[in-house]
Amino acid sequence: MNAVLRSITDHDAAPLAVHKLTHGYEDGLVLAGIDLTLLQGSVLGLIGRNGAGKSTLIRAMVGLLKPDSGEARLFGEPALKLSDSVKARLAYVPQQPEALAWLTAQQMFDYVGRFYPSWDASFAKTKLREWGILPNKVLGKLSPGERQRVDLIRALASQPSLLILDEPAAALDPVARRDLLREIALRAGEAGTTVLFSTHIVSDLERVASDIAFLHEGKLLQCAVDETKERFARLWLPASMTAAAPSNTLGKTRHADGSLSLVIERRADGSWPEAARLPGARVDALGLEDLFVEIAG
Ligand SMILES: Nc1ncnc2c1ncn2[C@@H]1O[C@H](COP(=O)(O)OP(=O)(O)OP(=O)(O)O)[C@@H](O)[C@H]1O
Repeated sequence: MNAVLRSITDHDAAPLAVHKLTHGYEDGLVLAGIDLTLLQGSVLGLIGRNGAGKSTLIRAMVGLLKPDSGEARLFGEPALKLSDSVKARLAYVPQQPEALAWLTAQQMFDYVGRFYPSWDASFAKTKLREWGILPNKVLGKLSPGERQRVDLIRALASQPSLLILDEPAAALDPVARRDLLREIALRAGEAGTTVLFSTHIVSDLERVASDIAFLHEGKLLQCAVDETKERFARLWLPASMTAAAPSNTLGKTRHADGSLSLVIERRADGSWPEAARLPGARVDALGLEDLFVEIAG
């Protein structure tokens, strides 16, 4: 996995830079030294199985969780000590928003809008209507999905430079989801907004993300979406050849007949590892979803 981890360079003012971030709970380590840099205008889709640590990583990125070691920096500032000007450039939507539950959506927008210099009140109003939220209903009485929609609208209306969304798709029906993805692509393309969103829906990544990050067993594998199909493949080796399988590979599966499937990565010169040329070996293309299943399955 090391070979595909993008090395951290000194992007001090990158919208988001995470360096050797480690965190655990009483049941063990969840993040084991995560490195990640997001450049302006990139859209990164973060995927990982339930409990892989996506929300933990995101909370550390936005300064809501103090990691055991390492740090996240936003626009060059430590996530745990953001200035008001950087806070105004950041929008974060948690999986289960709870703040300001006693206000209505409209009251919440009127209140928070004052903190954002580029607040787009007409966008907020239009989206509330399009996404079927009553502006005068108290937030605490909305369903979890409706509540997250309000927060997504709040985040988009603030016209952030960095937008971080924790599983936004969970709250949206397919029409609203497509609408959100369109907004994300538009803002990244036209306004240079940098976006990070976690999801379980691989097709959403394929639609808008420029980069993908797999979180698995505390480590992050980050790569460009359009590179992945070229860069990775599934190698199948017959039982008689498995002894020659490369040891340092992603996602290895032993089949009942003794044959072996494993994910291989192209070497620096573009060729597949030697094992791909063993007698009886077969190399199959891998889509993003297959790659995720092979690595995390
Ligand atoms: N406050 C906490 N105290 C103890 N353990 C926690 C806490 N928060 C998360 N965990 C554990 O850390 C692990 C990672 O949780 P996290 O919510 O970050 O995963 P996730 O990838 O976002 O999961 P999901 O896809 O299900 O939302 C899980 O095993 C979870 O039980």
